[in-house]
Amino acid sequence: MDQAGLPPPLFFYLFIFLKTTQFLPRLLFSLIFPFFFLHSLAAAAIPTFYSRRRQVSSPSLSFFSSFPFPFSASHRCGRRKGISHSLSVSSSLLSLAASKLSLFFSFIVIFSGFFSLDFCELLMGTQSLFYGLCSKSVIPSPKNPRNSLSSSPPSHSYPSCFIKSKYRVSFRPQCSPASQRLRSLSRLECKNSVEKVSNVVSEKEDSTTLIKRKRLAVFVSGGGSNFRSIHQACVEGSVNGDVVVLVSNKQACGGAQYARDKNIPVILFPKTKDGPDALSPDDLVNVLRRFEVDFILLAGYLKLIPVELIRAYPRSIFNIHPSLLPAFGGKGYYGMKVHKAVIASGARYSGPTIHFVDEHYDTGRILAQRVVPVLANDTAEELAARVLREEHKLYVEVTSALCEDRIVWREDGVPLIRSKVNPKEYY
Ligand SMILES: Nc1nc2c(c(=O)[nH]1)N[C@@H](CN(C=O)c1ccc(C(=O)N[C@@H](CCC(=O)O)C(=O)O)cc1)CN2
Ligand SMILES: NCC(=O)N[C@@H]1O[C@H](COP(=O)([O-])[O-])[C@@H](O)[C@H]1O
Repeated sequence: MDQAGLPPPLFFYLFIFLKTTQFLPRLLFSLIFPFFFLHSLAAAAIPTFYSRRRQVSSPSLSFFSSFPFPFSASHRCGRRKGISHSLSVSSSLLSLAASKLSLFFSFIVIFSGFFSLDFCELLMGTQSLFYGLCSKSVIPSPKNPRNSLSSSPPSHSYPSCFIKSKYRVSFRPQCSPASQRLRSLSRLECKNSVEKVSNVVSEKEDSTTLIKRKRLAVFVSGGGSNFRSIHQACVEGSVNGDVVVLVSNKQACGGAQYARDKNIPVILFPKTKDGPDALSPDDLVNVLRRFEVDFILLAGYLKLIPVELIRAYPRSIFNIHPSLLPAFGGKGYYGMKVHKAVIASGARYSGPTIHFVDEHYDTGRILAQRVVPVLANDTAEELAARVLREEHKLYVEVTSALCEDRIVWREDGVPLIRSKVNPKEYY
């Protein structure tokens, strides 16, 4: 005990420790602590009183300044006035701060004792209040680990942007604006708060339903069996798209007739002398824009696509050709002409090619191919039928990938399809 007959502040802080660690029964603590509370009140008030009246240290001030400030002992020497005076002034200021602090703690403890609040909860509450006033972000509460900052959105739920493979691949998404927006939104959300990201993450986990359903225009000139296969796949749901308009250069062809039966609008293109009401290239672009077409699929269309349309729909026009391009393609190679040329060449294999359309016949980037055998005694019609069966399957598979944003570009400009079954695989 010091001359003021009071326990040193260490005892006081030990009490605080015991209280906050809950080793002391709340009731006992509430009985003993008012004593400390009054003492701290006195310790805080007396120095102010004395310092105004006599500029001397009061008993409680010496109590606070006797510990833990050893250098305040110098005030007893009385010989080195100058140094000891400044030291005792600084130690009395410090002890004054200590007494205010103990007053604050004792108030907190009393308050928590009477309102049976946990001291830690009180501090936590103060902390949350403090944080809440200072920032918008959600404070992860230990009681609700779901919001813990460690959770991060799963990367696999998005079209992978860069594919690690022996090729260096970059991703230039055919993503619909919606899924791109979603991706950028999620990056934005990560900066603001965990909770919002978790909401977006749950939406992204089901991202296939969130990918915008694509709107398709199909171009035909003949029977339209590839068009029918694609339309049926859209109706059955295996393709995330709809055929919203059919374009043909032959008003009465099989494909145009099927479209009318399915209430799909039919547009004539290009203008010809016996088809004056057909559209011009610019009119065709405007009409397809009005239908909000995303992709154009040529399926047995026998006219050259104008450059106006190619520029209006970059990397969005596809064609199916009945040979393994670049073999047996270009001007003059269409329909049975192709299969006759293949058989005449002695080629052992043939098959359909799906490629991007550029300004010339059959020179665009190859996207997909399937191989079928050419049998020794095949007729052109037998080979055509074998190839056509593969065409129907391949065009539906490629259109499905297209409508699910699964077309990516290798850095050397070769387009690839990301597997639906294993997103880490490309073909
Ligand atoms: N800009 C493009 N337009 C078209 C392409 C293309 O790759 N780029 N592909 C064709 C489809 N096709 C092969 O897949 C093709 C069709 C027609 C011809 C052709 O020689 N046509 C004749 C005329 C035929 C007729 O009018 O009956 C010709 O132009 O002399 C070659 C290849 C669709 N358009
Ligand atoms: N060069 C273009 C060309 O020859 N296209 C071919 O026309 C046929 C149309 O059949 P479909 O009308 O029954 O789909 C398909 O075999 C297609 O590959």
